[in-house]
Amino acid sequence: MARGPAQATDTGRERIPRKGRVSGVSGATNRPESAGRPSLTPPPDATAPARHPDAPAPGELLGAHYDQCFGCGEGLPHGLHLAARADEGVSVTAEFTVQPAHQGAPGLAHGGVLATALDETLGSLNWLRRAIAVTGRLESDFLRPVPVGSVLYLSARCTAVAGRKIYSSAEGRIGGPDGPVAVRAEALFIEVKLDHFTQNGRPEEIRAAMSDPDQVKVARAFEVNP
Ligand SMILES: CCCCCCCCCCCCCCCC(=O)SCCNC(=O)CCNC(=O)[C@H](O)C(C)(C)COP(=O)(O)OP(=O)(O)OC[C@H]1O[C@@H](n2cnc3c(N)ncnc32)[C@H](O)[C@@H]1OP(=O)(O)O
Repeated sequence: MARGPAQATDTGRERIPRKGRVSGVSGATNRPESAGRPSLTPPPDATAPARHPDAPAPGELLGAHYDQCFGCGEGLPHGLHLAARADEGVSVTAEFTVQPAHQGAPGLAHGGVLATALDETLGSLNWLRRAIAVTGRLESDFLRPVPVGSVLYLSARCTAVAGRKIYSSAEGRIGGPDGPVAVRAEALFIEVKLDHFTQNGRPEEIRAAMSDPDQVKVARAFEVNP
């Protein structure tokens, strides 16, 4: 049977051929899915990250980028409510209190939730550079169990930039900001244009986000890459 480039699957979804995926839509990468995973080590031509002149001052709260964000949004009862604070250079700190809704094993935080906390903290670094970026790769290590009720003290720093690729790392400590490291991660974020969201996101939420009366959030979405 002849097969076209895109085939219907039994779920009714379109299956994109593995090789040579082509798309005019931002967010659907042209890299074949079979491509090797690029290194999390910056290439030799990478440069040091530069803080944007209008970035929040060290110590200032960054605020949520979207109130329905599971990581930082204030509108989700079971979200992480992670509040990141600017630090020196291109680095941030954040705190996250593990709630009963975040359990994996009884009394312990779910590893995926901890990875989300790392991802969100790493993502907030991009605001200090005024770049819109999404997580391309996140590699996490879980070193100690994190009990419900504990505060995870997170810190993250951007280490290098190479074109659209942003390299960063983060760690989360328990028992205090100088306590033992419980989780850590290395990440590669990829800079994207606003159309990554407007063309791929569900229209209802995109419309709602665009008409958000909180001008700061809207400005944050648009006043990037000036
Ligand atoms: C109204 C609306 C307002 C919205 C206001 C938004 C505000 C700001 C919200 C931020 C929100 C944050 C929230 C927390 C962080 C998330 O959770 S983000 C959500 C999770 N991440 C995703 O959904 C990303 C899904 N992936 C994709 O969309 C696409 O694969 C990507 C990442 C955009 C890349 O696709 P692409 O643009 O076609 O890029 P591509 O040319 O393939 O690659 C560019 C370079 O990056 C490298 N690369 C790409 N992907 C990878 C990878 N996975 N691993 C390693 N290297 C990679 C390539 O090797 C290439 O390197 P070079 O050849 O240049 O050396």
